[in-house]
Amino acid sequence: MAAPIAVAIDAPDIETAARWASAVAPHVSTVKVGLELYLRYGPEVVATLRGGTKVSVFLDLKLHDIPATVAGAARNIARLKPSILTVHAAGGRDMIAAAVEAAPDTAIAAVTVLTSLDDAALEGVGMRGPSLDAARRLAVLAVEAGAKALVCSPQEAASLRAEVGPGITLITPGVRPAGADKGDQARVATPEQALAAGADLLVIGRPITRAADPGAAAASIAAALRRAESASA
Ligand SMILES: O=C(O)c1cc(=O)[nH]c(=O)n1[C@@H]1O[C@H](COP(=O)(O)O)[C@@H](O)[C@H]1O
Repeated sequence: MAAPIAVAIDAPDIETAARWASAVAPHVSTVKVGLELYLRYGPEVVATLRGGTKVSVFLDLKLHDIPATVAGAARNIARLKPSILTVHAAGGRDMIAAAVEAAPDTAIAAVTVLTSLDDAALEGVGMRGPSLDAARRLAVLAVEAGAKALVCSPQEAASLRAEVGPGITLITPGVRPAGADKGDQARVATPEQALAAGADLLVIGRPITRAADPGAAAASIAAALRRAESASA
């Protein structure tokens, strides 16, 4: 079975994106298209990555605007039938509810606190921390507004699970295999730790896509997750 990993296909062009997607597709459940590719290619990139593979396409556009604008955007995006669409939880209750209503067949995932922010950075943008408390507040608000999925750091997944219960999909970026470069991520954990914390879908980009062999890197993390799962069963 494909591992519960969404590979972040943050590629500079559609040819590279297609190459990465076909290399990882046998090993993972999902590929994630973000702003870098979508702003250049639009719907074409979704069709290209979906073509010929069984992976789900997750559109990470992190919508954040007034409710009417987000509703219009989500309605247009719903036509592409992504499995997941991200919005910023900080856009507020009415904005999240508008996205949920406009895209009923897509899981609206509310991004709580970006994994690139540490507590000092959070304070810098005027958000009351620490990050775990902020993530918890935003998670509760998003679920009350109808979001069926949340994006959070794997460091916060267990707490958020306790807060929102089993029915909500927890998606965790900020995943780094032991010894991998953190890059611009601040609140990270290993794939095994993310799984043990209750994450349903692990977002992993550069540790896979920037490896010499992205297919082998995806296969190796998928195998590590299977081992961790059977050890805990
Ligand atoms: O919504 C996201 O996917 C997201 C939220 C967040 O808090 N942090 C975060 O890194 N992401 C995305 O997850 C991916 C992480 O990529 P890597 O850091 O290369 O593994 C990127 O595509 C980010 O846009």
